[in-house]
Amino acid sequence: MGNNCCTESHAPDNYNTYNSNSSKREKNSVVASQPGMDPTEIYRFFMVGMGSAGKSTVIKQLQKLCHDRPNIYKMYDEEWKPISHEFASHEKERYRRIIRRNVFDALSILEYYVQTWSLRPSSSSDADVIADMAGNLTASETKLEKHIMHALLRLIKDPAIQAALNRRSEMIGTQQIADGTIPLLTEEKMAEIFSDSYSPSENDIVHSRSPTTGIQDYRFGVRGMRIQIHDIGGQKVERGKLLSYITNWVSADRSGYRNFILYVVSMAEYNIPHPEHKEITLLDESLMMMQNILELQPIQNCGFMIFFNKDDVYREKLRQCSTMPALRDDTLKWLGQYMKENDKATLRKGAELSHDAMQKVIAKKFTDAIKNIQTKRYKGIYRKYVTLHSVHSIHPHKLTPILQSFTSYLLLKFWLHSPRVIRFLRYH
Ligand SMILES: Nc1nc2c(ncn2[C@@H]2O[C@H](COP(=O)(O)OP(=O)(O)OP(=O)(O)O)[C@@H](O)[C@H]2O)c(=O)[nH]1
Ligand SMILES: [Mg+2]
Repeated sequence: MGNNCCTESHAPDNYNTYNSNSSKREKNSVVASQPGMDPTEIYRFFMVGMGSAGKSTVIKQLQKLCHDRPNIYKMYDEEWKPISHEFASHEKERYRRIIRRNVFDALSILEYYVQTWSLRPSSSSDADVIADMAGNLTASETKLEKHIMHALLRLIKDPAIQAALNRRSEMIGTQQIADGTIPLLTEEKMAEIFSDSYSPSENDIVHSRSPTTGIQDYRFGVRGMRIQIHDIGGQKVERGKLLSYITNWVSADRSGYRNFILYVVSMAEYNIPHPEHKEITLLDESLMMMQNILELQPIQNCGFMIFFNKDDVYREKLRQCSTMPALRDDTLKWLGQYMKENDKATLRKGAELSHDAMQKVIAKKFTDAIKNIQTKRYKGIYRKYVTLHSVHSIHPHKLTPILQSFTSYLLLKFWLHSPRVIRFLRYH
């Protein structure tokens, strides 16, 4: 493919665009190709899914691995020359603003639920201070006045805010806290984030949330394999561009490319009602989007992989079912038809569910939908449904049948050759 066939660098969050911004990043002094890297073969992924599914997080986790294990993971520019994994100071500065904004947004949402659910008897002056600040954050991004800092730290300890936080599985629509922001909402972490000297760690950057615009091109080397990932923005406004992105991406195919559509699904959305169509959930919408992609003629020669993401949030929701009857009813309502009778009985009793069985429930929902796809495929869909949890524990021998298809062979190679690639998919 031409290196920049479908790369757009106009994106506001083009801090992610290592290709187009590679000149801004400090180049690694080592420019030679990695030993063992086959210069003709590139594993190419078109990564797509609904907004907030966790696509860019996959990229950030890979970048973190490049930082933590530079002997195994490398980052490359558009000419496949190694580039530094370190974030330049202007990028750190940008992430600092994003992370602070994430925390402010989360506090505003929590305060909204405190009011909506009448969790606080009277209005809090700390909340008022924060509300004033939220609209004026730009001015205070670098330095926060002491009284605001104290108000922030008092607010996060406020029992009403904590009560709202504990009920986050009931939050819906635009009033939801980004999953990655939750670990930042502690007094200690917030004191760090809003201190003058705060410089985001790689971990903080992985957790930060900034929706992707357009299509971003990343290149990695993992144990000598070349991996190119195009990360596509999944917000509603972005999805209109999908067809043209996919068509361009496919038409840029050339000899030596191994092409995959990597479809990322957030399992956490299994019970979140669609904001416009209350009769379906966001997971249903994701499933429909996947079906639409699978019907597209241009991708019928690409391998198709599905990553079920946000397993930790899914697990936590299922755990909460034992104490939250409404969540229990929701789970039965949205997943009941895919659950075994004994699991439904377990859920109704409020007893603990087998997480493994519940992962299969989501996988079944998607398998059933795939069975209805009419368009003829020339490459397999990767049917060994992968949850970020279980992939790690798949025994190589269990994958033997997967060798039957070319796509699966590539997957097997991808995973067995570089098992740590799988580890990055776990969220921590
Ligand atoms: N708890 C948890 N949070 C996750 C996981 N994966 C991603 N997140 C968080 O979910 C939020 C959204 O993740 P992104 O990677 O920005 O989502 P995206 O799919 O790139 O979204 P768009 O760019 O809007 O298409 C961020 O706050 C992430 O930190 C996960 O497995 N578990
Ligand atoms: Mg993104």
